Amino acid sequence: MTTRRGTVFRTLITNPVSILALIWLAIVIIGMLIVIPLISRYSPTEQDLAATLQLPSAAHLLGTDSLGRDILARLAWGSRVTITGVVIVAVIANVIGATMGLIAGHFRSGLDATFTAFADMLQSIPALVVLLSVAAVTSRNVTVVMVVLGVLMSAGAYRVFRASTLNIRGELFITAARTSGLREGQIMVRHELPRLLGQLVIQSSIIASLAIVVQVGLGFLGIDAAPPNPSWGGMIKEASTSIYTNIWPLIPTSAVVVLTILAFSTLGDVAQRAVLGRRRHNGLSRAKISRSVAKTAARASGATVSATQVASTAASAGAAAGAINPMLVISDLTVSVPKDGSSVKLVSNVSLTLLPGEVVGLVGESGAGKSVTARAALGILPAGATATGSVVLDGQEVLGASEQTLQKLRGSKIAYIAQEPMAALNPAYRVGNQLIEIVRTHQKLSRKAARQRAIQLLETVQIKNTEHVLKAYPHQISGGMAQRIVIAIALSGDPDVIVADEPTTALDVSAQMQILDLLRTLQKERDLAVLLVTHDWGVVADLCDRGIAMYAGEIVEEAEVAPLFAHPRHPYSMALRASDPHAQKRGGRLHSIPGVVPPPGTWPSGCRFADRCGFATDACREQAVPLELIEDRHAVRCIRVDEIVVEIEELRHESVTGERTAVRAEAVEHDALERVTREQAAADSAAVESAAVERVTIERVSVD
Ligand SMILES: Nc1ncnc2c1ncn2[C@@H]1O[C@H](COP(=O)(O)OP(=O)(O)OP(=O)(O)O)[C@@H](O)[C@H]1O
Repeated sequence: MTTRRGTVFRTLITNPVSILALIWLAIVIIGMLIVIPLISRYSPTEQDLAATLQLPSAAHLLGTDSLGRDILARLAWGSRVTITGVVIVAVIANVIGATMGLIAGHFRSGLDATFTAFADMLQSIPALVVLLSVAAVTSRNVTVVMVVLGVLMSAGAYRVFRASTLNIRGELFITAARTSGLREGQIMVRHELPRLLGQLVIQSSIIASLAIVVQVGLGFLGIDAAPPNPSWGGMIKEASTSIYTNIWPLIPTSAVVVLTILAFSTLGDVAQRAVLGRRRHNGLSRAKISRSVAKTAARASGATVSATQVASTAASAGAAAGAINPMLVISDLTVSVPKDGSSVKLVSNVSLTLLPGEVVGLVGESGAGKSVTARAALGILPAGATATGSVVLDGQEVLGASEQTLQKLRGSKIAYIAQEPMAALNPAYRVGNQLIEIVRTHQKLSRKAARQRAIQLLETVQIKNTEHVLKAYPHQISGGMAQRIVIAIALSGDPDVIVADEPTTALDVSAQMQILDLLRTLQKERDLAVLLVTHDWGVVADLCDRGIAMYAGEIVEEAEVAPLFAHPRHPYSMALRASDPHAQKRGGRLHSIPGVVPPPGTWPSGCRFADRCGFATDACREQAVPLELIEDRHAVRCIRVDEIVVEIEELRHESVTGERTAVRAEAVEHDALERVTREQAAADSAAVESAAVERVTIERVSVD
């Protein structure tokens, strides 16, 4: 796949139909506009009344009109009016449309509503009436008429550019650029605008073809070049007056107009198909990613605490850590999105603390709310979402902070490692350019010094062939290499906190091991605090100090890794551990948790896990269950937490007793079998003995 910005242009110069269109436009622009006026023997206004309405000949290649003027010369000079008009309309419509569309699509909010209302207003104006009025007021000034047409057409362009920007804005590499600390302006100009170039080609082509239609129409009405100066519209009008006596002058003139309109619309069509094809491909890979995520995330999760419980958990954490100030404190975080006129919670009352140098793993099945929680730490909420509670990063409130504050924090205080490294890199730029740009955002360095720093960062993430990697485009490197680069970008601002959202999920097994090794090394070397989203208990055991299990938007258990692994206390954590493939005995059956996580908006009012829990009773379903500390730094959201331990013990006892009985029965059976065998052997040997005695007796009798 290629998603580089050259895709549309490459398609235009390789597709046979668009090649023909380009050749025709080259004939019009170079031949008619430049060459013919230079070499033509005729002036466009020169009349020869002795040679009117002539068919093509060596003297007049396209014949003559009713006043004996050379049609080719008039078409060539007339193209100036048309092409100039087309350029004016296309430039004005695209500049206004693209600028407003980019700003509205990027920032949305009030600007979006204002610009959209402006576009609605422009589109509701009857264009022809306005153009005729402007022509009348300006004494048929074609340039002014074309400027007005450009402004009117900018409304359509605005809608297209706005929609494209909204699309691009949702891509992961934009989130990655933002979390690396790039300013909004930089993101718009460097990452979003280049992705609009394909649309620019499409819009220019559509606008050009429409502009020619309008202009020829105006020329037909006499609103363009003043006679006897030629214009394509004016020529069609003149030719149509002699249509019954001689149709020829209309043929080359309309052919040129039709072919030029056709050429522009063909270019737009081919470019559109190139863009759609690319989008379909991107859509497919995104769908593939979601599928792989859904498949692999069918296990783990984390915990929500009420404000008081957080306080106690954090207090004990603080005490354990010698009253160290936490790097990140999320308190009572609730994130909601609007749906059907009401608000739906995606996560509710989540509280967690991350100390300097601490690694905390968020585990849970897909849809548990891990990513929403983790991204809130960077001040990133799903589109249209609102949040309550607080997210304090190194003493600074993140929720509701200005974009400027967030930019300062992102990259230099907190950085993000995305799940899908390929999507986190802009496919249109070389790796080196992306890394250098972010280095220069964080440090005021010359390009040369920034390049040196980029090389150092690549070496930090254990990339050897740095020069080669700097020159590569994202599609030219492997997934593991891309993830190393994403980690290098994350480290470029020297952050204290890293949020890593399933950093190994999209990688193959050997790359996963390498990236985990790298993360472990970097975390230790730099004493990074890491909030790690994962579905893999192996990763939690390997990297984390504490684990938090999440289910249906809330924390259900939080503990240090050793007790969480050895003795998970919430039935959900137990079920997750039991369904962890690493925990299976060789040849043993892989357990799975029946049912699915209830989606946001359908959470039960009592325990959210009750419907899937083998230990649930009616009491569990009665009211919301609080997250409570059951031991120092071990919190569980289950009202039956102690009873469950007893129940499990009894079950285990029953199973052990059952096993012992079975073993005893087996031994008795074995003894009985042995006895039978021994008796049988004795009987056999007695029979053999008596047969021998009998034989000897018979022999003696025979001898006697
Ligand atoms: N913008 C949004 N609008 C509506 N629902 C959303 C939005 N973003 C996320 N959700 C929903 O919020 C819930 C939590 O999503 P989140 O991405 O945090 O889950 P997760 O635990 O990280 O799972 P996964 O491993 O699949 O990413 C999911 O049910 C998801 O569908």
